Amino acid sequence: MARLELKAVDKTFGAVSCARGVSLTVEPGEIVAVFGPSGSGKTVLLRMIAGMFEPDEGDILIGGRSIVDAPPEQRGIGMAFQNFALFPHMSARDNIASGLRGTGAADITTKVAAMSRLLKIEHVLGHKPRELSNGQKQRTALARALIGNPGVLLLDDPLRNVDAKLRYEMRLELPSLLRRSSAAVLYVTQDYREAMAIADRIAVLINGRLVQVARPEDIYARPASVAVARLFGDPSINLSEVTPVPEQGRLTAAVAGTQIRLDADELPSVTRERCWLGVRPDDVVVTRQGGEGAIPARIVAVTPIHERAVVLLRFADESEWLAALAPEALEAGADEDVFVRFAPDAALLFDHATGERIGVPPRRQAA
Ligand SMILES: Nc1ncnc2c1ncn2[C@@H]1O[C@H](COP(=O)(O)OP(=O)(O)OP(=O)(O)O)[C@@H](O)[C@H]1O
Repeated sequence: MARLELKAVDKTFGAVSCARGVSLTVEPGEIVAVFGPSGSGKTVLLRMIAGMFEPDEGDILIGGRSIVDAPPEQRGIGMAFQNFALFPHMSARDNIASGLRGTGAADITTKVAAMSRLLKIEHVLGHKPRELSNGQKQRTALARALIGNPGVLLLDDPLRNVDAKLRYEMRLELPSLLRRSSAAVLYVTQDYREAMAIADRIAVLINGRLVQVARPEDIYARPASVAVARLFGDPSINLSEVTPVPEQGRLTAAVAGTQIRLDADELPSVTRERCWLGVRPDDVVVTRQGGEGAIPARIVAVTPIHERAVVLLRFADESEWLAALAPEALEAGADEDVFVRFAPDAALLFDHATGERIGVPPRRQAA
């Protein structure tokens, strides 16, 4: 049982700053996903913890002890990477056993058998990596990482090279498997759905900086900034420029020419300042019913995506939004005139200059 702590870690390669003051704690038994765009520094962060790169500044501690001067093999870390990195000349059995050090032969056999049963690869233990499917390779690499019972487990996009069906299954299986190990797990992924399915908390890394660390549902409901909001959600969040004004104690704003109530009633500082209004496609209602708070729009196109109807809507000012609806909830088709609504507490407001989120809509406040 070991806590992993990163304290103000900096790393640059030439002109590229890959880690800027990164501080993060992962408790034993906790899974923290590191998620961010390509090139944001996720792999470099893992490699610093593993001992492949040294931080320029800051400290990395495992179980309260600094490990930056310790050789990689003495850090008590298990690793599995997207390219599996198995020894090609060794069987799956020997690859898994290579994760154990200083253990007697009988003990090795027992442990490899138990681990391969857990990961459902008992039947391929005698196979060389080239005889394994990508899913079996990935499970072998995971077994090798887990078998030494490491205090810290680093997983770098371990599901990237496996097919969609197995990826889906592993997303369901991995959390309980990883928790059983009691390791502090840092799990890098480029897929926000995977991060949300697997992690207890998500650390969002953009340009080497951790911009938000929170539980998956909190990040989705209360993204720290426009940049974070855009990373979570498919289709991506709708954004419109607005200038909120107070009206009878409530905040309202014109969205594509229609005055809409934004139920954010304690935001005096944002009134009469330009903001970004963000509404997720899942929160957009498309209806034939006009009236107060209904924005006239035309349906440009309807596409089925992931069992939902994704609707491209064009407002009178030519700006466009997307709505993602259950197909049976769609009352109209392409080229029809409709109205768009959203619940006031579905509105997220972001500072126009900094992109940071302003205020907390009441219903979505943290419990
Ligand atoms: N050994 C190195 N020498 C110089 N630059 C490097 C080195 N390793 C990584 N970089 C640079 O550091 C930045 C961060 O790379 P990193 O691989 O950590 O990104 P990432 O977030 O893991 O991306 P991806 O999701 O695509 O794997 C990139 O600009 C990369 O080119």
